[in-house]
Amino acid sequence: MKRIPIEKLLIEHPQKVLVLDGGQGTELENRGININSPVWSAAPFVSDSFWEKSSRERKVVEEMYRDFMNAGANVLMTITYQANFKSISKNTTIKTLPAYRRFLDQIVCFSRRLIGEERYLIGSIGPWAAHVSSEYTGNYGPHPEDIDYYEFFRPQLDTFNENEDIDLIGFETIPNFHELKAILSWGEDIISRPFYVGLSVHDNGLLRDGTTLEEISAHIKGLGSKINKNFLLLGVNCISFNQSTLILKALHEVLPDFPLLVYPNSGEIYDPKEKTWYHPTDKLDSWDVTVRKFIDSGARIIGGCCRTSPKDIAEIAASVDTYS
Ligand SMILES: C[S+](C)CC[C@H](N)C(=O)O
Ligand SMILES: N[C@@H](CCS)C(=O)O
Ligand SMILES: [Zn+2]
Repeated sequence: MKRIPIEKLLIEHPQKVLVLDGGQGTELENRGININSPVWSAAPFVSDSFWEKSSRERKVVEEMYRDFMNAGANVLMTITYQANFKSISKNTTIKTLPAYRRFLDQIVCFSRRLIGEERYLIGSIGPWAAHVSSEYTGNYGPHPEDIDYYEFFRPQLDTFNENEDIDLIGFETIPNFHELKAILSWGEDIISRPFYVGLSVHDNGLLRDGTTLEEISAHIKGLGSKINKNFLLLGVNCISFNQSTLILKALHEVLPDFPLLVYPNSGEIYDPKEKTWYHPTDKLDSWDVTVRKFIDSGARIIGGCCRTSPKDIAEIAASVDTYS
């Protein structure tokens, strides 16, 4: 059965909770794909050989999506987190805007064909931070207010705006308040498809740049009816698993009526120089307990981020079935 528009589902089925796939980049890495590249998880797609039917890398990506779907994911993401025009044009042979747009459309078309018409497809857009690896510090240099975020996002955003295979645009892992304010200042002429923002939040409950969730909520409330009607969900992603229930609860407390999404990472720490993860920690709670708390805190989409796998998604899906 073909999916109903996500904006409709959120309103007309208030009990429905969707299950998102896991961290695609790190899961590809687990499966032997080299993503140690300035375009990170987009690396396999930039080589022409990926698009040949016999490509080993292509088979790995297809198998990964199948495993996430078999685990119970009904929302999947394009693997385009670090495929912004700046990173792609600087580091690959794709140099022009038309070639870039064809490249992204090819990834979207490939992903949609794999997931079918009944599941939702998110067009993943990583933050400005992605190309300088400051997702977990929010350090945007001395003048984050002067960065031209629109110029940075526009090529990727426009391509997703115009591609009907995309159900929801995801601005992921946003660590800086200036960047968040820029995104939320854009009207329907700039973001013309449903979208969400996933915040990158520190274990102490502050946005990575030190902004409090209260400040974020005050900003959103202050926008009032001027806010883009396509802004459907706010949430947190790539935050540590063990802190995620408290962080989501805090977000729900300051924005009790806003639909939320949450997809924590494993809790490991990312070393951007080595591009490796370290410091694994034990889970203090099971996914089952965690998912129940997420739902109590207003979560409508739940999944995993970096270093989570189809096994995590299967546990999330089973708990979502039980509690929603
Ligand atoms: C979400 S992080 C693990 C993505 C990779 C990072 N932007 C880097 O380039 O190292
Ligand atoms: N959707 C991206 C998020 C990285 S933080 C991925 O899972 O690879
Ligand atoms: Zn992540």
